[in-house]
Amino acid sequence: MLPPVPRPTDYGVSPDRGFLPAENPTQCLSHPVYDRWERIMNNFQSLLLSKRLRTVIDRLPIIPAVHLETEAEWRRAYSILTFMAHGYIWGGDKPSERLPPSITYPLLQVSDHLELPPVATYASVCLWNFKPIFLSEALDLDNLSTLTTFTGSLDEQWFYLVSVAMEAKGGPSIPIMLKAIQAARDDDCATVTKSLQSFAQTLDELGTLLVRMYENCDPHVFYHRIRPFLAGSKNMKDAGLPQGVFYDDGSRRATWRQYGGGSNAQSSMIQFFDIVLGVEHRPTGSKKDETTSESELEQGAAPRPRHNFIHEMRQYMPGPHRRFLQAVEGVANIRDYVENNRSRTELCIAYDACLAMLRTLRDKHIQMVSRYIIVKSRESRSLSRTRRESSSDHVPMAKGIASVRYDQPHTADQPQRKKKMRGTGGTALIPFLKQARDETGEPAIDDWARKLLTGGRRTAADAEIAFESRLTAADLDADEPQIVGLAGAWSMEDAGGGLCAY
Ligand code: HEM
Ligand SMILES: N[C@@H](CC(=O)c1ccccc1NC=O)C(=O)O
Repeated sequence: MLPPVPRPTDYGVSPDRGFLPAENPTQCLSHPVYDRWERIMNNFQSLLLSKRLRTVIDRLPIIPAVHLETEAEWRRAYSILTFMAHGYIWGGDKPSERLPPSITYPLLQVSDHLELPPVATYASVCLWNFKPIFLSEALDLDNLSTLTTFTGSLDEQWFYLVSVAMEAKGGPSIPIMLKAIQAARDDDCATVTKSLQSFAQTLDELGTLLVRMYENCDPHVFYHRIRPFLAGSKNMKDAGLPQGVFYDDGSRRATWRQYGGGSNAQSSMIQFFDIVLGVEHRPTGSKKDETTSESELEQGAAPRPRHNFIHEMRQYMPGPHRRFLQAVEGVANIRDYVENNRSRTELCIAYDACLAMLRTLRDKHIQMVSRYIIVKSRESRSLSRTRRESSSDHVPMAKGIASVRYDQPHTADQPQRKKKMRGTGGTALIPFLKQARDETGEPAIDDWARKLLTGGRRTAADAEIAFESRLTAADLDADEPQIVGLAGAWSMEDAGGGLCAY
């Protein structure tokens, strides 16, 4: 007996809006005890800018979650508490290593309820943080606004809203592809083909939406003003959180914790696309068909479980969404169906078109990461080098959040540790993203298409990154570049030694 094809509504997934809530996020918690939180949120950016947020939160009493009435309220509580937590941690001259009970206590309660980690996630800043401008109109990018931002900037709003609009646009492809799974079971080739054609079209439109990021989110504002607030507490030693954050809930169970920061890798939609098409992602650095390395086998070592970042990100998705992906994984059959029907040309072309569109989406994304992170990080590094060279004294840390340099191994007032270069700028991110991109093309049916889609071809993104990350003589002498993603939970060992930094 085959397991039933999952019903999205059983997992809090909307047939129209996908992983966005079926009802718009609530904009205010109804019970008067939460007025204090809401007042902080009403003044959030000015409290942060004037560096008063910590004092206000330190004076805040513990307000437990018992008065939250609806699921929408639990979601709002989670969203605002994670904004407050990150504002508290990153909104001072130095990051705070302790989160006080007024935040920790209710945050642990709501995180437990929603089966999410107590940290800012894609759910808290994107999925549950939007409102339509006109209620009667669709959730298009031009009809969306955010509920909360750290900076009050259009750039930050836009950064979140592009993702929201993408979720809304991609939502309807969920029931379409679930129907295709049923159709494949019934050997209804026409329906599978039609569904794949519609899905390819949607993936193409998602690519168009993704590049609208450039319209209103400036890379400088993103890198220096927005991104620092989204950082987590894992691998954050160099930013001033060597042990992570102490979640002080006022009890004896208070502990140090480490979590990855917010990332779109936490989007269930993109993972759904991979699953339904049969795209598989391996741990960064491992090749196709590779199980255990030869040298390991020679030494008789037991296979070492390797870190798979994309899978790990499921722990940062709301519980029901995580379970939905698991259920879809149990029934995904499209790849097998197409492989078993290679003579049906239209079906194969439609399937390969989906892979090509998803690959193109990832290619556009890599180009974006280059412009928003790699280039900006290089600029900062060469600036701090110039400053060091022009001064024999220590360079004081600049005041404010922009100086939180969590992608750099040294602060200006620390002594220089020279380490061997591990790769060009961006080695941590780019091999990971390129591998995910190339894996997207691997299932292609047509031999020629597979060659084209699995990395044999140099794309615009490849050329841009090669150009941006070329080494200069100064780089060889400089700090080791450690450009990592916010959610980046890599270590050299996890990465298989050498491919990935950090
Ligand atoms: C300025 C905009 C963006 C930047 C700088 C950026 C940066 C990154 C980085 C650094 C990663 C590596 C994982 C990590 O976070 O540690 C990542 C992963 C990812 N990002 Fe983005 N991202 C941006 C926007 C988006 C948007 C709008 C999407 C929507 C589709 C997206 C989708 C993904 C996905 C799916 C991954 C996981 C890797 C994969 O599946 O290929 N990103 N992003
Ligand atoms: N991974 C990105 C952050 C990122 O993409 C992100 C973080 C929180 C919420 C949404 C995100 N992506 C949005 O469009 C970074 O490392 O800067």
